[in-house]
Amino acid sequence: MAKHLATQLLQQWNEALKTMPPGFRTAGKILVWEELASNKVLITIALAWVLLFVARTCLRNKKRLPPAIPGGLPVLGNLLQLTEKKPHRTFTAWSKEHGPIFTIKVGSVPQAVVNNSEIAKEVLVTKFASISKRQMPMALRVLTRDKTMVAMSDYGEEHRMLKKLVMTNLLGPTTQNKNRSLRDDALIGMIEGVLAELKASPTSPKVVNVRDYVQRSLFPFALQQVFGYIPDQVEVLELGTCVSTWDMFDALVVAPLSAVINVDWRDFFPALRWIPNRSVEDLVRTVDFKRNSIMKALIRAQRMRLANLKEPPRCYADIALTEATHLTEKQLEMSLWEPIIESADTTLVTSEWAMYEIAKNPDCQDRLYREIVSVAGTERMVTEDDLPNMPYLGAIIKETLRKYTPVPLIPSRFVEEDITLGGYDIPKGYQILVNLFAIANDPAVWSNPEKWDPERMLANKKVDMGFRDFSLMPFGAGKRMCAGITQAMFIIPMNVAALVQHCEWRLSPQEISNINNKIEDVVYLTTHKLSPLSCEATPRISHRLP
Ligand code: HEM
Repeated sequence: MAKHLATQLLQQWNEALKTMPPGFRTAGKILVWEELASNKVLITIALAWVLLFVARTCLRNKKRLPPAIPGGLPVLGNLLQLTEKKPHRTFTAWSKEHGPIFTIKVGSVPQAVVNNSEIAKEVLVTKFASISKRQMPMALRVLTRDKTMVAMSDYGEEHRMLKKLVMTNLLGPTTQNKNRSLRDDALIGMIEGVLAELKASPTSPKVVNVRDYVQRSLFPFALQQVFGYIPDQVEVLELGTCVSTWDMFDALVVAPLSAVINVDWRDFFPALRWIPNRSVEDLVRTVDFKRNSIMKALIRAQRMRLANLKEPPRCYADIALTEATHLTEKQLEMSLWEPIIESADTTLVTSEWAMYEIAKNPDCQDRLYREIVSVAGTERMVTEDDLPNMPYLGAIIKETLRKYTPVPLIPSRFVEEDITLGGYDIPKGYQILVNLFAIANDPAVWSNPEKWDPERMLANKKVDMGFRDFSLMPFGAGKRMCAGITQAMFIIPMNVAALVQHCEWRLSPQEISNINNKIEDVVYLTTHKLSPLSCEATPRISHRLP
């Protein structure tokens, strides 16, 4: 019996040998020669098993993997080639030489990086089912409280439940329409602030910090659409102190965004996760604790408000507290926090980049101003109803989303079963990174991609940002496409339209010297401008605010 098994194994081995290179074939024959099988059967079985394993590995290695980026080191892989802070740019440069999909090894973690729209469509849409889970670094795992967030969860029951809650009660079109007055108030507040600063200034034009005004309007709006009011302070028992609105901004938005990029070397060597690395982990956990403590305090305050409420509950937090009683406290805290950070960051980043380009390109600004006056006149403030009649504004926003791709890399997904992408084999266990920045700057699709040129969007009507056309997908695509797209596409163009309607903007001398020094962007998870946008603003004839 054992001899029969050994002979069978030898046959399999000989078959496998035929597929190997000649040098390997000879070595294999020397190692397993048939005499051994007849005389020392057991040794031969063991040996044959080992050899069969080697043969299988060889066959597996014959898979057609995407090109690997050269220059990797034995243990570190390509890690040392990724030290710069903008990996999406490094990947884009590599894709020019190695093609639209390539592999890298980050420590011991194999990754495939996708840089064009056809293969990205496979990842996000057609082969989504096999790549629907996420593997995350330590900082992201802690700050998402083990993926308890719509945007960072694995596709499954919890994701569907949390997404339904936020879509039905906050981000879907019905609630977004209902919340229009909140957006209007935030916009008017921003313009009033800018005009007041200009009025108070004896000199004209005056240098204005544009980021500051957009931020001051967006964060209170984000709080209000979740809690129904703007808390000017909240008592946080866990921290033993009261926290003001702008301390909340730091703890709920700024600190998590900067903590998330903390690198823990164990992320690159998962097998060594048992080795303690307290310094980075402690820092991230401190940010997490403060964020969670403030969310708990806001929820406690909301429960008290609800108990005294005479009218039916109206805002997202009220609905979550009264109707979504199946949520755990962790899910509740994260569900209320998630839209706050999402509203306060990506829309800010995009509005700021759009204003930067507008201030840098006076001809575009004049054309936009003429469009605004043609739809809204000079007697009333531009409104969301005007948006469909302002195609040039739409082109400016699309072009800004293209050139500055606010989320340049989709957080990595995990391949659960062997698949093919772009005609290459991708084995189970690989992580997939979709480089949205490379797609938006692909010279095969976008001529002269470095140039910010709204004209190209006017000429190209089919760009719908990932719904049916995948040439530009700043919001992702498929089942995990951005849930906040409706809100973002109200807020960003309205910020830009209102600012241009009320003032003429030029880059300040400081900003111009920044361009000359090429100090343009830095990335957390989103593409921020390195320094806040500073512009010279001159008020136009005064428009009546509603
Ligand atoms: C310019 C603005 C924005 C951009 C460029 C953007 C981009 C993205 C991207 C690339 C994704 C990931 C898609 C994926 O994983 O495949 C995403 C997901 C998501 N975004 Fe946005 N986003 C923006 C604004 C917003 C806003 C304002 C909100 C909410 C207030 C929001 C909520 C979400 C949520 C909940 C998801 C997860 C969807 C899911 O996994 O099912 N986003 N966004």
